[in-house]
Amino acid sequence: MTKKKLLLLPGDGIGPEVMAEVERVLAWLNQSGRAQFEYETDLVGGCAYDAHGEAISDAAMDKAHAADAVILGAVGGPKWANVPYAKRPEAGLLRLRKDMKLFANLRPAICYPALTEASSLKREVVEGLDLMIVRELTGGVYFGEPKEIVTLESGERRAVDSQLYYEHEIDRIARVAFELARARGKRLASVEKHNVMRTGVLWKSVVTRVHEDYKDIELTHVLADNCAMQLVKWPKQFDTIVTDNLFGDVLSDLAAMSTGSLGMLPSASLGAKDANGRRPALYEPVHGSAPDIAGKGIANPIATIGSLGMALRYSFDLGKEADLVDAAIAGVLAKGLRTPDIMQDGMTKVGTVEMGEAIVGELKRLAA
Ligand SMILES: NC(=O)c1ccc[n+]([C@@H]2O[C@H](COP(=O)([O-])OP(=O)(O)OC[C@H]3O[C@@H](n4cnc5c(N)ncnc54)[C@H](O)[C@@H]3O)[C@@H](O)[C@H]2O)c1
Ligand SMILES: CC(C)[C@H](C(=O)O)[C@@H](O)C(=O)O
Ligand SMILES: [Mg+2]
Repeated sequence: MTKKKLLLLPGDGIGPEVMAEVERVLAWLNQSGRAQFEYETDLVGGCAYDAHGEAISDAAMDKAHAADAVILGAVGGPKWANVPYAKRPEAGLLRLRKDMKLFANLRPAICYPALTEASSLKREVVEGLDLMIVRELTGGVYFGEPKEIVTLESGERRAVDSQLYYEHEIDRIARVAFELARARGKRLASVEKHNVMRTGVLWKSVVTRVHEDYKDIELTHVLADNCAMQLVKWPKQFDTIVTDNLFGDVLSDLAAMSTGSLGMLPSASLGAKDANGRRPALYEPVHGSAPDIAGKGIANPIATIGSLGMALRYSFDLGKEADLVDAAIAGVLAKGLRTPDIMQDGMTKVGTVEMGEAIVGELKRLAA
């Protein structure tokens, strides 16, 4: 079996804590003979800034390009609040996304049966939820120029961020979303604000045109503010959502609460396949470095372990093993194990390491 090459970038805050549990799962995959992964680790975010004065070094970027997939923990934290803007921890993550051309960000929000009472929403609202948010990741206001703060002659400062989309950027993310919807519930909601934004007008018109190639999929257009409301009111009305970079960022955190916690949401960031069928990919939890709980050993590792599961599925064609990881997560939750973010009455409170160990224990049991 040829070894698959991973680059692990644990990052800051709870990043290294949850990444250690990914390494535990990787060790099991290797030992069980189900896959052969070799991996190296490097710095991204504030820790990279401390070491090199940059949120990611060129050497680490080279490793990311060379790897079959990158797994990232989280970046950022109050320690780096005053570093120059272009060097802040988040810039390392944005460089990875942009330089690796990871335009398609898949953020599934699944409410596991054991967690139907863990959400701040009512059981009937979240029970059985299986939603896929497809977020455009390399365009929009995150990267549009100009992007600056200028001091005017009057002495007043003016800030500008530019929301900018090319037709081809909308076309390619729409195709990813239609393909995903086709393999799921065949319903796609396209989310923008064409009522106030020109990018929304273009978005709606391009998605409508791409729909001509996907007539078997039911397409609806939903304004982003209404979508936020509908996601709280009745999230199960959605199957697949496609939206821009900023709306996707906000709506995915919002959808996370239907699953019980932000600590439950994995993600895959994918580029286009090259001539050899090789597709650049980065996998990371949707959550951040959680400075409020960092160092306490209580972070939920499920989002990051779930991100490894997505890597098995989308980068390595190991669908069976990905299903095993999902089943192991469902299994430990069914047994009542809970990190504090998803704790409920009568359940067993565990820390990050215990949760990782329990998931590996469940993997062993399921695979036996
Ligand atoms: N992909 C990333 O690396 C990423 C994503 C989001 C935010 N950030 C960065 O993280 C830093 C903190 O941001 P924030 O506090 O707004 O968002 P956050 O996602 O780090 O935390 C939000 C809340 O969710 C909780 N939470 C998050 N992940 C959890 C987990 N695995 N288990 C249990 N609880 C969890 C936190 O304790 C906190 O209360 C900022 O610097 C931000 O830029 C990074
Ligand atoms: C850390 C930050 C740059 C990032 C984003 O805004 O995309 C994060 O919030 C996310 O959701 O991955
Ligand atoms: Mg976010």
